[in-house]
Amino acid sequence: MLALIGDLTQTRTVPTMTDPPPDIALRVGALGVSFRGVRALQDVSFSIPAGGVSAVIGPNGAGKTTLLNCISGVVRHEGAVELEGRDLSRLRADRRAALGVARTFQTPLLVPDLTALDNVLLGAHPKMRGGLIGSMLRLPAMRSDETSMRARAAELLSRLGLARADVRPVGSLAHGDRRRVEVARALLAEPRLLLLDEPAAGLGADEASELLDDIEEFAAAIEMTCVLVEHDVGLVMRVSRHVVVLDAGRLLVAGPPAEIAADPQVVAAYLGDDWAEVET
Ligand SMILES: Nc1ncnc2c1ncn2[C@@H]1O[C@H](COP(=O)(O)OP(=O)(O)OP(=O)(O)O)[C@@H](O)[C@H]1O
Repeated sequence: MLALIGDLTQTRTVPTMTDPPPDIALRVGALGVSFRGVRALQDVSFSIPAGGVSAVIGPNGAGKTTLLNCISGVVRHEGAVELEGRDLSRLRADRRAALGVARTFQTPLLVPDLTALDNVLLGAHPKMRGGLIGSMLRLPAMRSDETSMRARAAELLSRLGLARADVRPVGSLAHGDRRRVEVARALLAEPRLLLLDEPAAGLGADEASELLDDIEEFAAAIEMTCVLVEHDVGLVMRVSRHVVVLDAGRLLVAGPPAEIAADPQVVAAYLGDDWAEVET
């Protein structure tokens, strides 16, 4: 096991083989990324408790999306990423996906000409026995996997409030529905860790709230941990177990929502005095 810096109490921990299994899903330690000399993340360490929804917040350009990119392996990074005790730091994005990391993007990345169901099925291959190639070759074992995946994809669509048999191309659906399709696709492989980049962006307040409630329910049902980046702080504080605050590429503070909302540094850097007046 890795010795990582930073846990829920912000203290240095060095786990040993005799430690009981921790109630921690994700640890990142000393994470760093530079883009052509610009330091997007610097020495970021924190832990996320297992199960339910946690969130990453911070001002524009704080490094939130870059953090999700590091955890999912989309960008190369310094430092450590550990999922449920397994070191992912040197693994590529596809290996991390196979080990249970799924994510959505700020702008939904869907195939516009395919139906919602077919887009969701694109999320199946980390879970299928023969992988994407086996699926394309339609090997017998893959056909039965595919039938059950198709049924599950349809069920996820209806659970998220979409018509399972909608034959329209996904590109013609409303923005909120496209977001739901992307979430359903990420959920199909039953990830251990689901990373959502601004899942409620562009949705009305009720729609956003409903979507996050659905995600919370799924997280509980399949014992998955969800980490979302979200600008709607009211929503974040309502659904999150744990909140990580970034500012200018560094960790400002991490902790339970009530602590974060009352933290003077967070109020000064991000929430503003109006928030403090409204919430306290
Ligand atoms: N591919 C890239 N190439 C160069 N610079 C990048 C790249 N990706 C991110 N950055 C820079 O890294 C910093 C962090 O960006 P990031 O998108 O992670 O912030 P963010 O907190 O998600 O912002 P927002 O809330 O506006 O989405 C910014 O200065 C950004 O310009």
